[in-house]
Amino acid sequence: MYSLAVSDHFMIAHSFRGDVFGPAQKVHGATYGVEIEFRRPTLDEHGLVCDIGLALELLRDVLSEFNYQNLDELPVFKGRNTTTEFLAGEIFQRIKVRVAEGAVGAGTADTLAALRVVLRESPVAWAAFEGPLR
Ligand SMILES: Nc1nc2c(c(=O)[nH]1)N=C([C@H](O)[C@H](O)COP(=O)(O)OP(=O)(O)OP(=O)(O)O)CN2
Repeated sequence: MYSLAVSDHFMIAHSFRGDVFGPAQKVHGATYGVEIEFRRPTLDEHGLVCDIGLALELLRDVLSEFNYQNLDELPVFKGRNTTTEFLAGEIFQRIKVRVAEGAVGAGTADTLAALRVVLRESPVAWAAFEGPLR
């Protein structure tokens, strides 16, 4: 399986509910590093998984919904703990929709097999969500 990955980062504030989170129940900030990795079994006629520029643009666009936001204040996340794992899944779902709409190329959507989204919340901790794209 071939893969192509791009990365970016975003900054947010949020708080968690539940004693398990200790001091993180208070509002705190985080800067997440994000990697998205597209997978497909064969390359296209240009030798690509998908165009890097389009993938970077897509990732930046998806992250702009969260960047510099207090996630506690976003209606879409009302009542949710926006953990690193949860956010990896949310980013996966948004990218999956945009890929199906042609964001990384009209003919590419049907050929990409899977996507892995990795969110790094610190140098020693990260989470991921991975799933099929078709
Ligand atoms: N599985 C997860 N665990 C935790 C997450 C998460 O997103 N997924 N997030 C946090 C906090 O937001 C923060 O990143 C770390 O807070 P901290 O209080 O330092 O948590 P630690 O578990 O690293 O340390 P403690 O000694 O337990 O306070 C926390 N956990």
